[in-house]
Amino acid sequence: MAPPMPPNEVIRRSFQTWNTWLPTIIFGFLGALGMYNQAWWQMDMMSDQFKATYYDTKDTFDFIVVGSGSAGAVVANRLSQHYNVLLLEAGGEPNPWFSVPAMSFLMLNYPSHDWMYKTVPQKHSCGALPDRRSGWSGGKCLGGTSHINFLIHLRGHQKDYDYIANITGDKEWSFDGVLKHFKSVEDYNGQWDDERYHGHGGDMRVALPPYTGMGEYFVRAGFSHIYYPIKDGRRVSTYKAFIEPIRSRPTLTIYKFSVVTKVLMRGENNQVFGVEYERHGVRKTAYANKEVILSAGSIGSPKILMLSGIGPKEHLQTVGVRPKVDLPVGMNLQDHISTYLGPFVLDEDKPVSMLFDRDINPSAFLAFTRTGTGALSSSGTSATAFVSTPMAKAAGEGDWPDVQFIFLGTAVYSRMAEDMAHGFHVRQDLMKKYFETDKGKDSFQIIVSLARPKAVGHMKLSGPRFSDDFLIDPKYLDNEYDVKTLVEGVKMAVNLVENTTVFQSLGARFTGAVFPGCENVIFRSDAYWECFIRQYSLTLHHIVGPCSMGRKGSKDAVVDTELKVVGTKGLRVIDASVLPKVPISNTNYPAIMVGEKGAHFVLNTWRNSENSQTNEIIR
Ligand SMILES: Cc1cc2nc3c(=O)[nH]c(=O)nc-3n(C[C@H](O)[C@H](O)[C@H](O)COP(=O)(O)OP(=O)(O)OC[C@H]3O[C@@H](n4cnc5c(N)ncnc54)[C@H](O)[C@@H]3O)c2cc1C
Repeated sequence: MAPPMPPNEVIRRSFQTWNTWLPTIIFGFLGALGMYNQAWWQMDMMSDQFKATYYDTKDTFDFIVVGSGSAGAVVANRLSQHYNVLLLEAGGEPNPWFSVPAMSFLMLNYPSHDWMYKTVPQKHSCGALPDRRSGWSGGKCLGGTSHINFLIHLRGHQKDYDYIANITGDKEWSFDGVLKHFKSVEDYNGQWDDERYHGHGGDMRVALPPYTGMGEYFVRAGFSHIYYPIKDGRRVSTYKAFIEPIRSRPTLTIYKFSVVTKVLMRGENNQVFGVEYERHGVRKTAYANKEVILSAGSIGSPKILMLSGIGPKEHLQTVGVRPKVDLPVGMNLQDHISTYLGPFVLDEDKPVSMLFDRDINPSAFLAFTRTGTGALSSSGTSATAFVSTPMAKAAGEGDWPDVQFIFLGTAVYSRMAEDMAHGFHVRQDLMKKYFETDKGKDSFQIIVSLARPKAVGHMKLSGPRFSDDFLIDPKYLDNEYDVKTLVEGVKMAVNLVENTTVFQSLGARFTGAVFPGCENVIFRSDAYWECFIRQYSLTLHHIVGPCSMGRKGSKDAVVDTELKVVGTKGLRVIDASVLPKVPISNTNYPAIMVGEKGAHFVLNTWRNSENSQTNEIIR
């Protein structure tokens, strides 16, 4: 019989194997995330119930802001510098796990903090998604979607805003007009530190994440690092930047778990004087002396408007809502549909990608908790590029990119299929099949996004109650132009990897696995890429347009260029839903800009109103 091992040897050996057993514990913990989130949310809700019953009795304010997301948090901050503001938010406190950038993707689709909308089945896309329905996440907490997104900080192209200025006939929305509001929220710390384009001293710190992983290779191939709203390796959501620092401001009142169901109007001119909302099952009313501002996002704001009788007249009548103002609410819906191209597999001796099983280890946890560095400080998105496909060039718009690449330096780890299925609402069986051959290999993916889609969808009510389904149809890939553009984008991405020295030095090659459902077309032919994007179609969650701004008198305008709802008084929409055209990039920073610019319009209105003090609305 072997002699017993001395205790110090037992300890030494167990530490030697920590990289095996600790990841198991970590992944076990991640598996329990649902339970953790539920418990966190229950505690927050119970304490808020008490507060709602015994403390929150005030019901009249100067302004009511509905929604504390990317735009709403900025609006509440700016208005409460001068006025009494009530901020109504449907969700609760922001879940602390989201401040760890690497957790973003794993935390999606839990009802405690995500609205978890689904589109209607898509005819020409989303083939690999259950029932062909795209899953639309949306933050439901203080900070809204800025608290759950992937932290990419971009604002789009100059032409995006010049185009909006052109269709709205208001130069305020040109690039020069919006630049000042992009800059005033920003505290930029980075390489492109040019005062003409970036702000300093704003509330939102923007920097390169401490961990950029494979980003270095993408940058050497000629592309750009992605900056994040981040501080000490932690997410800077709009809650962190704009609400937390002023939470005790006496002029700011926040009611959490308050779901606004309609705005209240009266009189010939549809004067808005308050909102109806539900808090912990109790129906309540709040009143605004000056204005109600909807910042409930691209799904919440149009839904509230329609339930209040502001929307397409015939549609509202069909679902049993009495129409009050006939406007094209819900109609100009746009989004970026994309595909996750890859995996691009690397040579075995090139362990440069981020493989969760190997790299999210105790050292990564230590680095993050001690210094805010390491792999946990990245959401996985590390570099980006905007390209013009031959389609844009043929249309004479080669100087306005029509495709965005987002480089994900994350490899196919052991639970990737399960996590993709959970986070992005993709069929788990298909994901498992597709990733099987490349599981555990160093690799990366490129998100190829249709930056200037032609598709225009719509949103409709299915009934007169807030709880009735909201029918969302983005019409992804319903037109050939979009399909051809995305196929060209995919081919450019593959070409880039396979013909660039830096990627070839890693041996990078497109996977040999065939995407399930595309077995009957020639691998890597145009027909294959078309099949790939129609199967593996994933939203980038960049929803804009259902409350589009437009020219005075335009039949397409829901709000004017000061974001006032047409045909009403005392009501504005200030969030991403007012953008009549999706910018080519990600939409968090544009939504924040809309918040800053919208607040500026509101303040100007009341500053310029000579009788602002005596002008209060009598109920
Ligand atoms: C998974 C995901 C990843 C993304 N990644 C990126 C990224 O990396 N970079 C980027 O730039 N963009 C990204 N986006 C998009 C970007 O975050 C959004 O476009 C932006 O946050 C929208 O801002 P908003 O103010 O219009 O709406 P939101 O931020 O969604 O705010 C709306 C707020 O209103 C509240 N609300 C809604 N309805 C009601 C109601 N009836 N009553 C009371 N409150 C209500 C919501 O709970 C929420 O807090 C991502 C989005 C998602 C979902």
